[in-house]
Parts: sequence; structure tokens; C-alpha cells
Amino acid sequence: MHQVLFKRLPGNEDVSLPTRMSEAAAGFDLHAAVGENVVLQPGERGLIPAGFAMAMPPELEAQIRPRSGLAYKHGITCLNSPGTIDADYRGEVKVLLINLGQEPFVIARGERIAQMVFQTVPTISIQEADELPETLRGAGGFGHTGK
Ligand SMILES: O=c1ccn([C@H]2C[C@H](O)[C@@H](COP(=O)(O)OP(=O)(O)OP(=O)(O)O)O2)c(=O)[nH]1
Ligand SMILES: [Mg+2]
Repeated sequence: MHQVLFKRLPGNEDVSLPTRMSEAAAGFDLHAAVGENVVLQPGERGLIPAGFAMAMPPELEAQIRPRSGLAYKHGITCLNSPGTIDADYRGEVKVLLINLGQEPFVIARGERIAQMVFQTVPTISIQEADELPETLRGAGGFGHTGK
């Protein structure tokens, strides 16, 4: 079990903290902490505040991912998907949305706009090397095995 702290930011007492919509949901839905309605025109992007800051142990990261319903029905997705929340970030969590649909999309206060999924981060030690271990694949990539 990993403990994660959510701190509601001032003025957002009425906005829900990240919410799991079913018992075993992987994602915690994020709610828009916008004042007035925000309208994203087709092709427009917007940085939408989620109304809280968080702290999690260093072995975790949080990913901000689109909601499939908004993507399918309205073309709303996260431009930087998946967004990365670093364990040492203490600012407000924000969601970078883009409207890839054909119609303006209205975001109302409290609406669920994206979801946050937690992942463990492996401990990595970096070492520079002159040679790398050989493999069968070698430098082949970008479709070199065929379609
Ligand atoms: O969708 C996102 C992505 C990032 N962040 C916050 C948390 C994250 O820890 C920080 C930095 O994000 P990232 O490393 O993706 O952005 P950067 O452009 O590399 O900024 P920095 O130089 O601050 O790391 O911004 C969000 O609130 N939402
Ligand atoms: Mg960064």
C-alpha cells in the first residue's frame, strides 16, 4: 500500500478530489476546478486546473490520461498524454486538454475531464559506456520487421 496525500487548494472546497468511479478502477477521475465555463474551440488546447496539490512517495509517479468517453464522443484528449506528475511536484495538478473534435467543447466546474493512474518508478543508475551488448535486432527499428 502506498500513501498519497491530496491537498485541496483554497477556493476549491466544492470541487471533488480525484475519485474512483468503481471499486477496482485504475484511474482516479480528475475534476475541473475552473471558475466560469471554459470553452475549447476545435483545435484549441487549454490547461485546466484540478484544484489540488499532492504528495506521493518517491517510488511513484502519476500519469494523467484521457477519458475514453470524452475522446470518443467529443475528440477531447490530453495533448501530452500521458501527463507525468513527479513525486516531488507540489504545485497544482493541471490537465492539458486539446479539442480534436469538430465542435466547441464546454468544460464546467466539477466536470470529470481526465483520469490519474499511479505507477511505480524503478530505481535506475545511469552509467556511460563505449560499447553496448549486441542483440539480434541491433539498430533495426521503425518497422524494419515489416508491416
Ligand atoms: O499533465 C501534466 C503534466 C505535468 N504537470 C506538472 C507535474 C509535473 O511534475 C510537472 C512537470 O511536468 P513535466 O516534467 O511533464 O514538464 P516539463 O516541461 O519537463 O517541466 P519541468 O521542467 O518543470 O519538469 O508539471 C501537471 O500538473 N500536469
Ligand atoms: Mg520535466
